[in-house]
Amino acid sequence: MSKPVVAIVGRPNVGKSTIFNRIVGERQAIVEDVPGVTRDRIYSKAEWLNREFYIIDTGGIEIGNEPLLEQMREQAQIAIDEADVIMFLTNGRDGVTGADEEVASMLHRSKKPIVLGVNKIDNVEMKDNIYEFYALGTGEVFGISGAHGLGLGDLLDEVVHHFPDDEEEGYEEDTIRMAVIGRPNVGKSSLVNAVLGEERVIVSDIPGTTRDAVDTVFEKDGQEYVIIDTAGMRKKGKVYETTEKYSVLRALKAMERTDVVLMVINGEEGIREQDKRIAGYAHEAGRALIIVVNKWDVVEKDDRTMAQFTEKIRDEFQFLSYAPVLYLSATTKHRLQHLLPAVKQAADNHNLRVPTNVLNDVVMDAVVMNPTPTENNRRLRINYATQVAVAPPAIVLFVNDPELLHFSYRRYLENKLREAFHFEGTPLKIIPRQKNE
Ligand SMILES: Nc1nc2c(ncn2[C@@H]2O[C@H](COP(=O)(O)OP(=O)(O)OP(=O)(O)O)[C@@H](O)[C@H]2O)c(=O)[nH]1
Ligand SMILES: Nc1nc2c(ncn2[C@@H]2O[C@H](COP(=O)(O)OP(=O)(O)OP(=O)(O)O)[C@@H](O)[C@H]2O)c(=O)[nH]1
Repeated sequence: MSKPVVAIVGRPNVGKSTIFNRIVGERQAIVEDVPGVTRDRIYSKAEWLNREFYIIDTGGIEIGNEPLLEQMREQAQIAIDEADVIMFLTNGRDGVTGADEEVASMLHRSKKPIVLGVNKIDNVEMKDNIYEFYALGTGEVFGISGAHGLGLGDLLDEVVHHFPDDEEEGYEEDTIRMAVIGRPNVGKSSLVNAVLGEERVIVSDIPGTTRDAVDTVFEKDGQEYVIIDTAGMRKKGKVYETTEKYSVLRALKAMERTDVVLMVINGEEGIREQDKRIAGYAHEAGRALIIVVNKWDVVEKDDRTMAQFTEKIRDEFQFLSYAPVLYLSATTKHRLQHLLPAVKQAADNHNLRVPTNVLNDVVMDAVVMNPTPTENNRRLRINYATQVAVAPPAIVLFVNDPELLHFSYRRYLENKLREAFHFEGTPLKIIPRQKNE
């Protein structure tokens, strides 16, 4: 199920990033700190009234060296193309400006729901400043203060009110959904075409799926798959299309709806900064993941090249140590036959449920081999382990004090679990919980 997208737009300096940070602030603080994950401050998950959504600060999307007004237009256009709800911000101290009117008229043409926040209404005396903004024709106007955190609740209530109803996806329960992501030109479309060229395509364009995704359903060895081409979702010819930050949203939305993410790297060019950013998001999405090194046909290689490349990948993407790496060529189709079996395996592992008694045996053996850590003379005690979820598998450890489970011991336990069970390709969550005596 895809999460709704909220885009913040408005002219420079009205307080977009302040509001963005307020909305994601608390959440950001509780996100587990994974070493090596690069964070991009303009996109985030957020939550209000138990509804999760994505929020984008379009002000953070730099578009070449264009003049400010043109940048603003492009940012508004991104909001129009991508968002389910647009949060339009203005500055209550400046009154309505020509630039506000310009943005408003663009937004109106889109017919997307718009929620107008008049920012910098820091105290009750300033309340009256909001009325002139009714002239922008967006309906109710919300006076807010990003600096003081005032009025945001009402604004967000209204935003959530406009969210589309959850859409059902028209796929069978056991259909494996995969998304192909990666930076421009790595060969995503070529890979999708190569896979589809070999297999029987059942239908394309399933009704009821998210409007801007290109989904194709096909069958292989009795298994039904859906492949989502994020490159195919590109709207050609738009300036912002070339900006890196923009393409991230496409990947985020696609990953939300999949079981297995195929992260494509260009073997000819090697690993770039943008690959790492995309990988960070892929990890956070909690999906099964396969790293596909494409264009292997044009790489000059000897018998060590592949091992060296893999070493580089392991080094650069330490947090993706669970992801298998496949080398192939979408053009020559060399090694392509390994892809779907790997996808199937990763999907199975993503949904793996291990029996509680076996799980506890493995954990207790691990503790015997490498005793739990101590801190201030207190030792971590693990009483019991149980798997509470699949996709990805999540294991709760009932312990005397969750604080005592340090990163290195957690990693040790994860390695032991991975040795014992088939978790290749899937992230694994280990959640310490205080045991109620
Ligand atoms: N008084 C007051 N100042 C605010 C408020 N919100 C933001 N500001 C200030 O307004 C300035 C601009 O805030 P930003 O959040 O950077 O604005 P922005 O819209 O993201 O700006 P760009 O990045 O240029 O697009 C900063 O100096 C903020 O401290 C508010 O509610 N009240
Ligand atoms: N030699 C070689 N070239 C490839 C391979 N896969 C793709 N290419 C070429 O790489 C270029 C980019 O391929 P695309 O499939 O369009 O890449 P993409 O990732 O979908 O690109 P965007 O649409 O920009 O995101 C094309 O010229 C392809 O022919 C491969 O395995 N080997």
